[in-house]
Amino acid sequence: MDHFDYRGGVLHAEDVNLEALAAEVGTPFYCYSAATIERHYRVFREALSALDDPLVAYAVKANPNQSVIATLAKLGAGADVVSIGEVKRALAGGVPPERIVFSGVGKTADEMAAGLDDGIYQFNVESETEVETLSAVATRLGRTAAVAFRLNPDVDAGTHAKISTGKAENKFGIPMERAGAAYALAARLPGVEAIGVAVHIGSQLTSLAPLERAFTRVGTFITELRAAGHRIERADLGGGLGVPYDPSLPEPPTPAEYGAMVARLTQGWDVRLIFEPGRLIVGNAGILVTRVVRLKTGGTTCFVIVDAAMNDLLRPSLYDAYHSIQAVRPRNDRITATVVGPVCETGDTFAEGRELDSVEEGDLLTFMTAGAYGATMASTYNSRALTPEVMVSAERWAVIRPRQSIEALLALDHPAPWLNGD
Ligand SMILES: Cc1ncc(COP(=O)(O)O)c(C=O)c1O
Ligand SMILES: N[C@@H](CCCC[NH3+])C(=O)O
Repeated sequence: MDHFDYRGGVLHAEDVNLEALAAEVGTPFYCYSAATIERHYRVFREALSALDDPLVAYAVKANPNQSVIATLAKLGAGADVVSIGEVKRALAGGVPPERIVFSGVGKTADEMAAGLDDGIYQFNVESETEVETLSAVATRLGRTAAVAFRLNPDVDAGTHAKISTGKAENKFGIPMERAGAAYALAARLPGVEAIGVAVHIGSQLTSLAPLERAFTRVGTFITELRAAGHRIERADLGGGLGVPYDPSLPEPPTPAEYGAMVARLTQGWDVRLIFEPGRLIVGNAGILVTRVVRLKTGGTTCFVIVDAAMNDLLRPSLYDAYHSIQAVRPRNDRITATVVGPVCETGDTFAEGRELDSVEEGDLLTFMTAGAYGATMASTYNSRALTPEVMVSAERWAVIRPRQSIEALLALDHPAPWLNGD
């Protein structure tokens, strides 16, 4: 994996020895490689070099740490956001408002007002009722919102059902058959200008075919919209390109293959293209480092119990997702084991019957490809404090989110006054 390599028998993140890092920050912890994040952004941007001034709006939801956002903002990235919290994070990370795209099915009027006040570039609107609310909010504030309607092209992305977003039964976007009327509605409303189209059919796509189907529908629709007199200047093609998680599976298409497909399909569209990659940029740039608490053997299964759990990395429990598991200092043999966390749920299982480096109590293991949808989906279930995040750059490292203390976790509760006799 990029920038996570063995040197002298020990796994390093760039030039930082992960054994030494674990001794400093404790376990579990997330570790990101700045060089990998930068490389992924550059590779993606380079893959789009045939396009005229595309906007790469990093999907902040994948990893919203401000150091991650700032690393990308310095390279010119924009941000795709889905809440006012993400708008504020993007701004704090140095993304200028004219590079921020606001997506999401449930933006509240308050979020719209805040986004308008911040001067964000575009609202991706997902329903007729949403554009009516946006129109009312923008009119009240004396502003005009640039709108792209998110289309639901009814395409099967061929990904996990919980992360497919472009089928008719998914909550996202406006069905193609109602979309023309939505633009006509927007044209009658004050405070909004529907100047774009948007589509995002799902995440962790491992084939370009569903994207091609969706983009083709978008292209045809742009022609129809223009014939109906609408001025269409932008097309947001979303994110969704998958990354390799399981080495036994074929690799997903490369950014270069994706870029070539986009350039071919969008020829003649005459729009500014926007992209919202998340996982592709940060997925392989992060790992979760954990320590083996104990082994539990003697039954039918060999359990490796680690100090990370489903509250730290939810993907295996939620989507049966595969994360490769590597020892930080591999021993010379292999075992077959089920790797679990300490949380009181059977679903707190990272891998079942997996062949991995043999381990002993106290050894360090890493869950690879954990930079996307890892730390950000963490919770404090079982009163487990939030796991720290560390960023590495060459031989330097920094704790970019400290470990939450148990005191800070407890202080979030405010006891009801009557329990204290008040
Ligand atoms: C609207 C939107 N854009 C972008 C993304 C980022 O997707 P990915 O991380 O798969 O690139 C998502 C998540 O699926 C999304 O819902
Ligand atoms: N959280 C999901 C992806 C959802 C993408 C957001 N629309 C994952 O870990 O794979």
